[in-house]
Amino acid sequence: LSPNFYHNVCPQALPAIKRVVEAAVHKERRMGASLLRLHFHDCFVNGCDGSLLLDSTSSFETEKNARGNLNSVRGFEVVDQIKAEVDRVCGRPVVSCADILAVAARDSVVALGGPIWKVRLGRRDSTTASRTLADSVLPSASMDLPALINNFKNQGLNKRDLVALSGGHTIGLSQCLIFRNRIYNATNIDPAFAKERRATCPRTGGNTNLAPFDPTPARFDTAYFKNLVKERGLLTSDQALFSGGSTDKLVETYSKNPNVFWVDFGKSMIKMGNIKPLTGKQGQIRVNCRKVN
Ligand code: HEM
Ligand SMILES: [Ca+2]
Repeated sequence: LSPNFYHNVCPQALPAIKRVVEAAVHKERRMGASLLRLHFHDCFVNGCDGSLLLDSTSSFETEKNARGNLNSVRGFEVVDQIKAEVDRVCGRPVVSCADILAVAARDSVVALGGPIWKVRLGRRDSTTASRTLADSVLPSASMDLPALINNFKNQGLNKRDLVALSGGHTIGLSQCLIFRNRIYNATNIDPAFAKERRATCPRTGGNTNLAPFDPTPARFDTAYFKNLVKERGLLTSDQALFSGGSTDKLVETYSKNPNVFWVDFGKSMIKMGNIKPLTGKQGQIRVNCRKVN
């Protein structure tokens, strides 16, 4: 992978992606969060190969139906828009859907005030997808610290990557059914925060009611980490990063030093973006991100 991969074949590609992302984020700030998450959920399932974007066929079931994705991941229409615009400016399909996700994730973070990094490019698109693999490798909100560390380790990512990348939760929202157990049963939670969240997430019903991960869900900042230090993490997996374990110190460091978080987040995004890419003659450049050519 290389940052200049499309310089000669289509120099207009990256500016085109940025334009569509900016328009989408301007229209709905949450879309920036949703696009960041798509790249993550693509990369963790057999590498960053656009597998997440494929719809079901007779030979495989879509990853969109996996436990961590169903009724949860969003933004596929924006990816289609980006793809159409990029193919229009390039004159033909030369940019992979996997690369579109990587660049859209970066541009989303930048659009919400976060750090910028040089995205490595040249990923190609898969010709298959796996709902069952997605079920088994995507981390879940109920994981404790050892489980999270192990989950990231299986992707070649270390503890520092885990904490930095979890900082992605500085933007976006989660549904009541995901954080209900924590706000009613956890002991490592600020009681005032639990009470606040219970108001939008009753014991029964309201499953799809939304709450922000931190008080500034449309700004990429360090509020997520400041919140963890105050036991105001929304998910069990968020608070696990600051709950008396080996990552407490790093959470505190990020909470006080935006620049350290900025630099680490960019580095870890590049590392995550390098997971098992298809390159050279492997895979294909899809004409439609939802379908194999
Ligand atoms: C560490 C393990 C992680 C777990 C257990 C986890 C889990 C979740 C869950 C359960 C949601 C809310 C889903 C819903 O309510 O429908 C979510 C949302 C989100 N996640 Fe993660 N996540 C993790 C890591 C990451 C990483 C590494 C990133 C990106 C770098 C990320 C970015 C996001 C974003 C931006 C949202 C909000 C999406 C939106 O509002 O549309 N997450 N995550
Ligand atoms: Ca994938």
